[in-house]
Amino acid sequence: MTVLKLANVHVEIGRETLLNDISFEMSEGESIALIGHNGAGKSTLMKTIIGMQQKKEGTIHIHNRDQDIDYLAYKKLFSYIPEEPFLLPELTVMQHVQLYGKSYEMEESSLLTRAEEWLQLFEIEDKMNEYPESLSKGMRQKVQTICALLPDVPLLLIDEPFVGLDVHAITQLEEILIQKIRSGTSILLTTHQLERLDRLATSYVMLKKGLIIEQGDVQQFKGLSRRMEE
Ligand SMILES: Nc1ncnc2c1ncn2[C@@H]1O[C@H](COP(=O)(O)OP(=O)(O)OP(=O)(O)O)[C@@H](O)[C@H]1O
Repeated sequence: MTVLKLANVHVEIGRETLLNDISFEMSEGESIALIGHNGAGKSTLMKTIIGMQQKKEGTIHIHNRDQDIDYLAYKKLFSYIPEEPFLLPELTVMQHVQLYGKSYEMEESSLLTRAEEWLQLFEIEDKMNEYPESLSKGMRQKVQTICALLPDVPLLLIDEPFVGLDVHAITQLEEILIQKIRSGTSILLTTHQLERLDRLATSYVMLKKGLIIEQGDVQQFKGLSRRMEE
């Protein structure tokens, strides 16, 4: 089943073309790594999929819901972890969890059980009643990550999943993501950490100056990069 489908997506800001004719599809349980140099357009593509960046042309569907026509239903089908944590200063960690749970219509008891388990796993269970200003950047990233992982959505979008996290949190997050993929979640992530590709991604899409210049399965990519190093 196709989970995400982008067709001829074109994004401009001012006179600059940031994404040019981007088309690809993702199926259930597939994990795609978006790779490319700084400024290639990876975050712009993420922001366009979540609807934060307007596109000039093209269509994006999640489970056949058109982003332009049925945004409310579309929005419930994905969750997003941004590169920089974005938390509301007036809400505590637990209130963020509850806000996320409500917005995805999660049942209260399963939400709390899961949140407590992951707050412990990420070693921030003692921060439940703290406000973002009293958390370190890495802790804020952990809260953002936990919130986005709470709902069982078909598509998870993650901009640089491991940046800012400690080694223990990286291992925990990797395990959670692998479990999610096994249970059928599709994951689109951006990364510069190519050494982590084969554990987490099945395929890759390489961007350069807003264009897809190469795509394929990760094993093929690993072979290519080894040959280039030789
Ligand atoms: N709000 C904006 N206004 C104008 N140009 C922008 C804006 N946001 C991004 N850009 C430009 O779009 C291009 C792609 O940026 P983007 O952040 O998508 O790259 P990236 O592949 O995620 O890079 P990185 O690996 O550094 O995170 C860059 O040339 C950047 O300067």
